[in-house]
Parts: sequence; structure tokens; C-alpha cells
Amino acid sequence: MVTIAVDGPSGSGKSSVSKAVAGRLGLAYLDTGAMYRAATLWCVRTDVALDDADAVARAVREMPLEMGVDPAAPGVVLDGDDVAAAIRTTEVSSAVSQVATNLEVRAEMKRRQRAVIDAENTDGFSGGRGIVAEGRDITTVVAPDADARVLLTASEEARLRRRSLEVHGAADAAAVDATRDQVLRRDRDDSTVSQFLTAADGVVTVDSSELDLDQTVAAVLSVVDRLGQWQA
Ligand SMILES: Nc1ncnc2c1ncn2[C@@H]1O[C@H](COP(=O)(O)OP(=O)(O)O)[C@@H](O)[C@H]1O
Ligand SMILES: Nc1ccn([C@H]2C[C@H](O)[C@@H](COP(=O)(O)OP(=O)(O)O)O2)c(=O)n1
Repeated sequence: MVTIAVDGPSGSGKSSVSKAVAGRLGLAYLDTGAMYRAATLWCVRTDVALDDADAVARAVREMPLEMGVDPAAPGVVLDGDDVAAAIRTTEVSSAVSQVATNLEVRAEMKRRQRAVIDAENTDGFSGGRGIVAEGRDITTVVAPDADARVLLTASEEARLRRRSLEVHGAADAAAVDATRDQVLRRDRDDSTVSQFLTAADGVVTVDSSELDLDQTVAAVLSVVDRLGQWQA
């Protein structure tokens, strides 16, 4: 059994690369960013003011969230409702840092994420062969004991271009400008509570600026091969 931890800034390729790595190795996949996004949506839907830190923490502790861990179809179910699309809106992207910088929320998320990681590393009905978990603090806080820890980076320009293509279907100057807030401002806010811009001790950096998706997946797989003391 194995845990692979992947952190990095917005648009570095964490989700697409981690899903592909999990698929290739037959592992489960946990998108921890989706959990913070779901927490933000939950506050919005239950009329909790995002600037009321205590109320947000209380709401998140009670949030009925189920995270799917199949890399081919990682569902996000909030109070029985499939919110996979609803958590990707610009409204949620713009607001999520306010929830993610709440330290009580982070403690609750760490507890839930750890439970998923441990379940996937336990023999039994729900247990599998291991998991790839990605986010901002997986290599440092949630799973510093992971078998392989990767910081996925890319230049600001590459990250803006990718996100712009994804959200607006174009990467001209206007589209890139419209993406700045949800990439650069968000990273600035998020980096006040997590270290994902530089690699912590023992974490291997993979820079994807000049790589395409397949090359980035291959680079992460080679880190896992090199560091992994486990049997595939
Ligand atoms: N190495 C890469 N080269 C080109 N495009 C990439 C690469 N990695 C990711 N992408 C694309 O960039 C976009 C953002 O990737 P994503 O995995 O959502 O990043 P993150 O989870 O780090 O925010 C996606 O459309 C994805 O297909
Ligand atoms: N482990 C994590 C994962 C995400 N977050 C926060 C920071 C991000 O702004 C939001 C959303 O994360 P997500 O990975 O979906 O962000 P991207 O748009 O893919 O870059 O959650 C966090 O604080 N800690």
C-alpha cells in the first residue's frame, strides 16, 4: 500500500496529473481542493457569512460531504447532491480562499482527509492498494509521511495560459487577464496558510512549464519509481 502526495499552485496540473498517476497505478485519488470548494458552497447554500469565522468553522464541521476516490470519476456529493460542477464556478473559485484560510476549517479538513487516506491504506472492504492525494498541504501537513511527495510547479505564464484555456477556451490577453484573480490572487492568499510555492525537505519538485500533460505524468511516475519502497 502506498500514499503519494502532490502539492502545487493553481494551474500547475495537480488534478489532471494526479488522476492520471492514480489511474496508471491502480490507486485511489483524493482531490482535497474539491473539499475546500464544497465547504465554500455549503456555506453559501446554508446562508453562512464567509467573514464569520466561527460560523464557517461550525458549518464545515457539520457538512455532509462524501468524496468519491475513483480517479476515472471522482464524485463530490454534498448533502446528497452531486456538486462536481457547482464547485467549479467563478463564484466559488473567488471565495474559496476565505474558507481555506480559516484555521479551524483546515483542522477539520485534515481530519477528514487523513481518514480517507488511512482507509485506502487498510485491508478490507473499503481499503485498496493506496492513494494519490493532491492539494496545497498534503506533502507538509496532511501526509508528511507519504511514500512519495511531489511539488508540482509551473511558471506563472504557463499556469495562467492553462487556466485561461480551460475556463474561457482562449489564451489571448483579455482571457488571461480575466483569469488572474482566480490564479494569482488566490495563490497569494492561500500561501499565507500553506507552503506550496517551495518544496519542503524531502519533497521532489517537478516543473511542468515546458512539459505537456503526458510528459508531466511520466516525470511524476519516475519520482514515484525512484522513491517508492513498495511493490507495484
Ligand atoms: N503539463 C501540462 N501541460 C499542458 N497542460 C496541462 C498540463 N498540466 C495540466 N494541464 C492543463 O491545465 C489545466 C489545469 O490543470 P489542473 O490539473 O486543473 O491544475 P491544478 O489542479 O493544479 O489547478 C487543465 O486544463 C489541464 O489539462
Ligand atoms: N490541501 C488544500 C487544497 C486546496 N486548498 C484550497 C486552496 C485553493 O484556493 C482551493 C481550491 O483548490 P483547488 O485545488 O481546487 O484549486 P485549483 O483551482 O485546482 O488550483 O482550496 C487548500 O487550502 N489546501
